Amino acid sequence: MQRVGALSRRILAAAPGVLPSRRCDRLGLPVSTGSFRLACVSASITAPALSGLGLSVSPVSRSIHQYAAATPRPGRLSQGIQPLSAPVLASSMFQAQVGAFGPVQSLCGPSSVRFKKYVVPASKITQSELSRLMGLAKPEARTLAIAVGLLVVSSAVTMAVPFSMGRIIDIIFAETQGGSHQRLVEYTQLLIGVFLVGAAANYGRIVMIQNAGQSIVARLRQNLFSSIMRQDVAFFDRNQTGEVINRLAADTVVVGKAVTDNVSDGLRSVASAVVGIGMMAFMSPKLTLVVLGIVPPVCIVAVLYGRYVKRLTRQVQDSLANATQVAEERISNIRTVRAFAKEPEEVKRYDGHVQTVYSLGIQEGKARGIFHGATGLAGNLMMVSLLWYGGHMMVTNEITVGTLTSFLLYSAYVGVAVIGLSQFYSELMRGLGASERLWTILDSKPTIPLSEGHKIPHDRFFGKIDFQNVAFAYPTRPDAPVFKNLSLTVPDGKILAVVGTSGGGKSTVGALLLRLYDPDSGNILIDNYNVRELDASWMRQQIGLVSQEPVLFSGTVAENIAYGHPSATIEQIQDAAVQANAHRFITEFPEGFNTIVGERGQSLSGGQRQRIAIARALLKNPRILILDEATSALDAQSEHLVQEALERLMQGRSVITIAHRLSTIRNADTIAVLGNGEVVESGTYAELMALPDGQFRKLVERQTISAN
Ligand SMILES: Nc1ncnc2c1ncn2[C@@H]1O[C@H](COP(=O)(O)OP(=O)(O)OP(=O)(O)O)[C@@H](O)[C@H]1O
Repeated sequence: MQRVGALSRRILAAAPGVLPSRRCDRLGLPVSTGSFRLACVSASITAPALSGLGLSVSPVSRSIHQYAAATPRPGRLSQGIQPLSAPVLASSMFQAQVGAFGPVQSLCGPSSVRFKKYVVPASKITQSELSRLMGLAKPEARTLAIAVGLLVVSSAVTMAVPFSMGRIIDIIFAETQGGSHQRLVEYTQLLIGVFLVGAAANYGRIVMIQNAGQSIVARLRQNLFSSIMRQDVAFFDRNQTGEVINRLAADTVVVGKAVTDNVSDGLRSVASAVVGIGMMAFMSPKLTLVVLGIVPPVCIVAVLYGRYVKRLTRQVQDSLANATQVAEERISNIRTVRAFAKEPEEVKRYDGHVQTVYSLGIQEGKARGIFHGATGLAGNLMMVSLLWYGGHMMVTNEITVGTLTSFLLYSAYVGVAVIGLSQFYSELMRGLGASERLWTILDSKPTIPLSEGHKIPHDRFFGKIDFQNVAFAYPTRPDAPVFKNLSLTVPDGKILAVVGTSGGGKSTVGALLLRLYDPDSGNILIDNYNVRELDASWMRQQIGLVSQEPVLFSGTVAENIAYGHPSATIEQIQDAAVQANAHRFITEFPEGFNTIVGERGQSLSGGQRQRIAIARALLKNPRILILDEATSALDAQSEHLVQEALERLMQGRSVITIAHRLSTIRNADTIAVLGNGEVVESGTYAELMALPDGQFRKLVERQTISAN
């Protein structure tokens, strides 16, 4: 269904330059381009309708403060939100960006979203953005200062060339009139010496700039990856992996170049233009005026071209991110693609994204063609004008042939410098476009800090768990509460089994306990401490997780077992493997514990992966254990081995086990049945089975019937 409310139309129309023309035509809106952010509260517009327009919507948060913290430019946002009442905005804040220019995020909002006027233009460059971008070069100030010094030397040599050529021509001309040959020899030798100095300076400049650039890119990547690693899990729900990887791989390079190579080339161009025009004015003010008649229009074209390139870069980066996302997901899941025989469709899907990048490349090519064609023509017209007017001045003896030659060369140098300046501008815009994305991630402050708060001393830590009246909805689906009023207790050292229908929130219990998300209301306590008060990293170290599809990382079996305890000895690793019923199959591999498990452990069977995950959890020796349907995907033999290992693992720990196979939870101390966002029944297996109309009993009966 596509429904665009009248007010929404006005919002879109009110944001000047919002949509690409094709989409504007479909809505009957003014045609222009640009980008915007909006957060609206009244007229209704459906998410599919936005999607149809090429807009992507993601709920950023349910409070202004969270939203303002999440935005890369809080100042700009807070100016914009002042006219609206806080409670109204707090109820539905959304960041929307036009697909063509903003980051294309997956459409993950509720199907119908309430909107009212709220528009913040987002495409102007501010002083702070520029200084922040340039600030990246600060730690390299020394290297860059040396590079600038060398640049001055090499530019001085370059700019001496036209003048020297003019002088040599005049010396040759004088020699033809009977002058000395010796002067020509001396002058030429001097020039060769100067050129050698220039070449050495150029070499040094390039090496220094390259060093500084690489340092900046490396630092940026480290900071960015560290920031990505610290983000809330909700961040990864909102942002696609391919998009984030693209920021890390491509945007960092664009930004690094913008503040090093580009600044160096820009300075060189400025120096050439200023010195060139100065020399021309010194040699002939009249001829200089001819040149100055051409340069300003070229500069205007260059600025327009630069702006266009900035917009195009953002589009290209977005499309590339989409293509990367598709490729990454398909390549890493090639087995599923193959099993469904979907290769041709996937190739077509990827082609679609590549086609968009291609079309943008073609657009850029056209713009570049026009730009270079126009500037080339301007340059040639300037030469012809100089020859015509300069020739006239030579005939009237106002200037010598050497001066005219120098002049022509200087004007060519100035032309090249002006084009260089335009490239500097467009590269700067490119860098600003890419840096915007990086700031978005770098400024995004996680709401759940990794390591702040209390650590319960080891001798007073027992692992009792309490969920008290917990209400929770995933941040990307704020209108679909998973829990409305969930209360659970796991006394220390006891086993709680959580059961319920599919999608009832069983795994979410584990996610909340691990504090991957915070509840919207209610409390989760460990040993009577609210988890919000505890150091999250410390707390997670006390919790072991064995999930339905255990994730292994590429590396050896031993490295994977030791993931939660990197300092473990090989004996400890082997012992954990023995207890996890994994030792036998591991030692049967020719490489034993040094066997490479392949990407995500794909060279192992499901049961083997499970047992390595159990060994990993055993080695971590956590006080609390979450078993998320750990045996559901296994055959009888594997299940037996895994179940045996799990029982060993559970001993003496507080356990929340989430089981599909209800027969596997007979030994649980308590079973909690989830339904409608709360616990609808709880008791032992026998107690629950004794309830004649009980939910649990029905679940067990249904499972028994389907098993038969
Ligand atoms: N990251 C997420 N973002 C948004 N919604 C989510 C997310 N993870 C789960 N959900 C939704 O939350 C609800 C509860 O999911 P959960 O995985 O906890 O259910 P479950 O009881 O474990 O289901 P199953 O037995 O099928 O594994 C489901 O409706 C699911 O679609």
